[in-house]
Amino acid sequence: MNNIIVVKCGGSILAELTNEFFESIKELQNKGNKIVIVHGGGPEIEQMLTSLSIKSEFVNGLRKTTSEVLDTVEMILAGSVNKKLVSMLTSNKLKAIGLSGVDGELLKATPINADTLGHVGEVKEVNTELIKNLLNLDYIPVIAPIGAQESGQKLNINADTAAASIASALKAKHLLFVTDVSGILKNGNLLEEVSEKTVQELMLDGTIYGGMIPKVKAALSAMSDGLNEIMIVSGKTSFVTFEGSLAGTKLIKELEVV
Ligand SMILES: Nc1ncnc2c1ncn2[C@@H]1O[C@H](COP(=O)(O)OP(=O)(O)O)[C@@H](O)[C@H]1O
Ligand SMILES: CC(=O)N[C@@H](CCC(=O)OP(=O)(O)O)C(=O)O
Repeated sequence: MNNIIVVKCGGSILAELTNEFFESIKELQNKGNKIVIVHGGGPEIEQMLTSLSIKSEFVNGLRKTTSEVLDTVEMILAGSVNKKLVSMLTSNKLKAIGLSGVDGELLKATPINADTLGHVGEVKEVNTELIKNLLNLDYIPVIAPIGAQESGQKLNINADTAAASIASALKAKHLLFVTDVSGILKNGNLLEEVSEKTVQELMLDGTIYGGMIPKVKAALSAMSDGLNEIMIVSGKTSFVTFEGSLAGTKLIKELEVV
């Protein structure tokens, strides 16, 4: 299957996804592509932790996850956010089925560093067969980024890195990060193409900061796994243009110097 597009929907945009977003997904399907959605939910997790008076902190852009935090993360991602997104897709006439990485051993993971991060994982294996079977039934799998260790211990996985791992395992044609901005901005202007070297420079000089950092790092890691169509696009507007190309920031390999 070489027509898979993995779409990561950030927590920043989930409540604001527009008709244009769903129309763009339909347009990609009409062109013969199969869609897999991986979602985040950072802001909703934050809200619930606050209302439950559970403290959590970020270490290198990742949420330090105690057992108590993990229960809340799973409740929000696999329970609330996943079902809301499936319901939105369904009411937009898109066939969708919600799963977390725990279902069908979809995402086997290991802890990144149990001492500093607690139950935070990275994906070691993706059940691509299950995803492809769902795609063959014309479902959009909608995946919440919770993984499980061999022992059964669940792990919280950053949604950008989960999407990159899933796209790499599926050898996806495109990996799209749908967020609340039109792409990578510099002084308010959209950068239509950025190379790995430029991304590193933009992180160093502070142009790329906060939530954009895990996104570009995940994008670069997918690029080094061999994916070559990776974009950051907005969920507020149509990301498929009239000409059929995608609007946003495209990450490209270094231009070869001859
Ligand atoms: N150079 C940049 N261009 C655009 N957005 C940036 C940049 N650097 C940091 N950001 C921030 O990254 C945010 C997107 O990341 P985040 O909020 O984590 O989104 P998501 O929930 O979609 O993963 C933007 O809203 C913006 O505040
Ligand atoms: C380990 C880790 O940080 N996990 C994230 C998972 C959700 C996520 O990544 O959501 P966004 O895409 O909305 O940021 C968290 O707990 O917030």
